Amino acid sequence: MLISSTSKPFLSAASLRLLSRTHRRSLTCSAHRLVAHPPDLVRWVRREGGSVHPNLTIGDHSDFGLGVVSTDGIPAGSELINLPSHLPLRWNHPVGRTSDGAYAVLTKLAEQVPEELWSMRLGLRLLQERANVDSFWWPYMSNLPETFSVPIFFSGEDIKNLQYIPLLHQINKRCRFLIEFEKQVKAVLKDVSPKDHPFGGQDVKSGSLGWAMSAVSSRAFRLHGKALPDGRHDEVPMLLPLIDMCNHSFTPNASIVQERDATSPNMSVKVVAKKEIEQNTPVTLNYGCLSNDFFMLDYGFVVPSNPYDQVELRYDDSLLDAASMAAGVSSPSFSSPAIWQQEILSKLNLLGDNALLKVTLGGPELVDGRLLAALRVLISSDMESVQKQSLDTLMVLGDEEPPLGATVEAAALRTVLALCVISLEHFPTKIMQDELVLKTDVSLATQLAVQFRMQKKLLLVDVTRKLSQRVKMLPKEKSTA
Ligand SMILES: C[S@@+](CC[C@H](N)C(=O)[O-])C[C@H]1O[C@@H](n2cnc3c(N)ncnc32)[C@H](O)[C@@H]1O
Repeated sequence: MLISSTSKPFLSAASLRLLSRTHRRSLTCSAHRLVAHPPDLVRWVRREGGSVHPNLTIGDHSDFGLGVVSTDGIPAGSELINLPSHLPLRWNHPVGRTSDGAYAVLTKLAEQVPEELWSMRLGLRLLQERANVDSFWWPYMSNLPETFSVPIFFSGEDIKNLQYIPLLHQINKRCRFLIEFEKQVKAVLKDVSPKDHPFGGQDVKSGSLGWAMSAVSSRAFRLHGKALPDGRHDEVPMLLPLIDMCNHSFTPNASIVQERDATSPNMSVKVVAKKEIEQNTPVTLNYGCLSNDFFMLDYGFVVPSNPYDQVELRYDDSLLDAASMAAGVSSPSFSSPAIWQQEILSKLNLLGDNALLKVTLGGPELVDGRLLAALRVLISSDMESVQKQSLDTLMVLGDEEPPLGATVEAAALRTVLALCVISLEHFPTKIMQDELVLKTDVSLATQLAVQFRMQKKLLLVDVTRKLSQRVKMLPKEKSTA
């Protein structure tokens, strides 16, 4: 490793497998910061022109790591934190002492990152600052966690412990990307002159790239950029010092307010109390109405009983045939739909060359609207009454009369119930076994993986319970299909 005198060395981690078996619950990864005794972040924000409410400090927030906590009561509507535009760390910020050459190299690297991994792009910028001993943001960066609990750092065993293929697929994709990107970065940097080297001459390994990508995915906020012709604004991801110490809640006591768009030199980002905050209360923000897949992949935690969590399924004729058979639904045309049924399936984008076959259970909808409409249509043999209904009506699981009558509804819901049972059976362990594992002394990664899969199963049980209630409420004599 080439370390120039003007750069801070990166983590020595050459491998992505950073979380070892010795990481126990009490040692949440956020307890360890980049340096042992980082500077006081609140003082730094104030010194650099930001403001922080006098009744706030950084403290422990139980299993969530560090958090912003009130030392005394704070009235609703109070401004808690205010960052002027030079404090956030973002891609297009004036690059300080770094030459334009380095910026051009960084841009070239960022162009090789797929759009969906935007966190790696800003991560490159973070690594650039991390390599610079004179970085304005060093007091901020030194307060960042040394490691993250996102699954790209899990052992192979713990990735398997997640027991959920869609997430495994995403993790593999990210790990493969990081390994490939390390090679691309090396190839680009090999001919770069020292003065244009964005990382002060240092090699960048996949472990450092993963650290930076995780720092951004778990802490960056997407703010409003310039106005687009359609009236919306483009999104500009930024790391917001101190604001990113606030933990997540779906019922937060604070929210972020942005004044002026990100192109304005007078932009500011504030955290404002939505309600009165009592003494010793963590200040929380809503990171978004996200499924546990996103919380796990980007943030490294799982929200218990998450109302936005879902289980993904593939819309598949043979799976539906198996489910309807298990549900005792007589002769639906899943594998051989009539032409009029095929037309509706195409409109639902469940049939055809570019069909989108991913459907979901759980979340606010309970049953994916497209799946529900398809089941209703395929179970009904009455073309006329189906064609009287709009697609939107067929897709809604409402409290009104079911659109195709109680008999079809009961058969459709029973088929979904059978899908829940089949999905539950696909998990190699039962909820009770997961609970037992969580009572033992296992690593943080194992705990997270087991919590994640257990929440998916609890979600399926919850959907089963709610759908069974709906079937029971349907008129009795018509509820057999
Ligand atoms: C934006 S940072 C918040 C500050 C962080 N706790 C720290 O110690 O630096 C987000 C990280 O905090 C933790 N976190 C935030 N909200 C959480 C929650 N509701 N449950 C569990 N962990 C949470 C996760 O580790 C997440 O990746």
